[in-house]
Amino acid sequence: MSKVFRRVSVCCFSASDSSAHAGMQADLRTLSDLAVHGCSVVTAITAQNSQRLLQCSASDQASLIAQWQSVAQDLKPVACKVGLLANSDQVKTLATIAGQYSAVWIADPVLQSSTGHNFHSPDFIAAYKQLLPQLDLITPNIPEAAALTGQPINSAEDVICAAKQLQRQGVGAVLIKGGHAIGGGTRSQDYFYSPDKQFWLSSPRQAAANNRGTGCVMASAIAAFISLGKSMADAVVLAYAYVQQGLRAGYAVGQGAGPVLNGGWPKALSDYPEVSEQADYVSPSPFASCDTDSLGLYPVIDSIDWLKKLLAAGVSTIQLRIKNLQGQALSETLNLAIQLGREYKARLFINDHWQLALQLKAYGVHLGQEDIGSADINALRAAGIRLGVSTHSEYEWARAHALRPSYIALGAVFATQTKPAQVIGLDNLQCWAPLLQQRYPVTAIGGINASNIAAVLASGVRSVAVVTAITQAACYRQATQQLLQQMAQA
Ligand SMILES: Cc1ncc(COP(=O)(O)OP(=O)(O)O)c(N)n1
Ligand SMILES: Cc1nc(C(=O)O)sc1CCOP(=O)(O)O
Ligand SMILES: [Mg+2]
Repeated sequence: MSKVFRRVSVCCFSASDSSAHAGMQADLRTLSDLAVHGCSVVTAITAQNSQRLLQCSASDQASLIAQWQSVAQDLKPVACKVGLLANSDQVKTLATIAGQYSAVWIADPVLQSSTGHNFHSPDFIAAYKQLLPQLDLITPNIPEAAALTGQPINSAEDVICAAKQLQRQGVGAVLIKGGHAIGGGTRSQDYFYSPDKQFWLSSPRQAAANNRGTGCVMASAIAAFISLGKSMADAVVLAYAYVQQGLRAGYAVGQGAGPVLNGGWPKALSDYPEVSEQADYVSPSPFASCDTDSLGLYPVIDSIDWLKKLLAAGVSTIQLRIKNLQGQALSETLNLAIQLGREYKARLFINDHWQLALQLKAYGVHLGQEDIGSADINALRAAGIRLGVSTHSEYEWARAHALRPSYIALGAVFATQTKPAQVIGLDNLQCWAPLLQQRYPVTAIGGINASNIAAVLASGVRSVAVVTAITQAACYRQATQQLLQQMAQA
């Protein structure tokens, strides 16, 4: 029997662009490129090319509704992407449809085409406010955010205010694109705002000649990544990289600017954004290096006793993860550990306790996502201490990447009994490890032991962090030697 392949579908409400640089054609191309089935509700037929928009004929309401009903009943899209709506009646119809159909609704509010046509009128903006409460995400550029909020946007603070204002009007999350327009900066900067996460996405600005359709491609790519199971923040990070990759390889086809390329799942780390809570983020100098791309077997242990045993067994990268000591007992333990690490010339990372690590001049610290928000990262960097960061998603490793750490940890690869942890699986490890290893040593962690380490190493990671595979083994020495051997043979 032949295998049945299924794809999820995303419905695009957008206008046909006869040049196929933007609009429905760019939306469907993006979805297909990312292995998602795109279906369509054509809101208008535009006659345009790379230089000008000549005509825009709106679909009538009956056609809009019939197109939608035909795809909704059968294809059951999991996400809907709204692009150009041709008039305020269409906006009101969309508000009704979105209110009745449960999916992830993402709108890129096209108020002006890049060839100069203006769709923005007071009644259109008023109608758009009815659509806002039905949207999970809106992705305006700065002029569109200013038009929708009625407020000028001239600074990073204005961008944040506009995002908050749109969110107060009922949108789930807001992505304001094009922060480089503020003060003519050299970095491309977008701002993401949701009730639980707020961050800037930035990268060096590309002077791309062929940049048509970026808004359509960005919103469609977000819809695609969400329909493939990514969270909103991860989808935004991936879509940003997808557009940067597309801008780098955009091509000319007519007399004017050509479209961005649809180049598949983004694979170059340099296309991914640096994610930061700081509006004035600039790439910092890197943390001190671990002097190797391969951290090897990396036991994570919780006592001096274990530290002594494993250093003696030949382990050269190790982490002290102490959760149950405080005050003098903690500082004495860390001090002793740091001395032992020096004696054995080991790479000893201290988990969590960054102030003591700084004070005691540790080789390195390992921090989680919560810790990197509160630790004095600049002081650690300036002291020459190495930094490792835990990550479990695209958003988290893009946030770690912004700090230029000494290594990045990816986990939990498998379910673990050691602590509650998000499981990423081998698929994500296989995708992320080669990407992050373009710049950082990477270690995999979570549920790894002698029986599954081969599959982990097949992802290309050159380091594996373990707790119970050693600490709960019948014979820790044998378990350590076996893991060291398996790593050496990979
Ligand atoms: C190598 C390595 N990777 C991940 C972690 C987890 O660190 P963190 O997120 O800080 O959680 P706790 O270990 O503090 O529970 C780690 N320790 N080591
Ligand atoms: C400490 C830790 N951090 C993880 C993460 O995903 O960040 S998983 C984990 C526990 C690893 O223990 P074991 O090897 O026993 O599964
Ligand atoms: Mg920690």
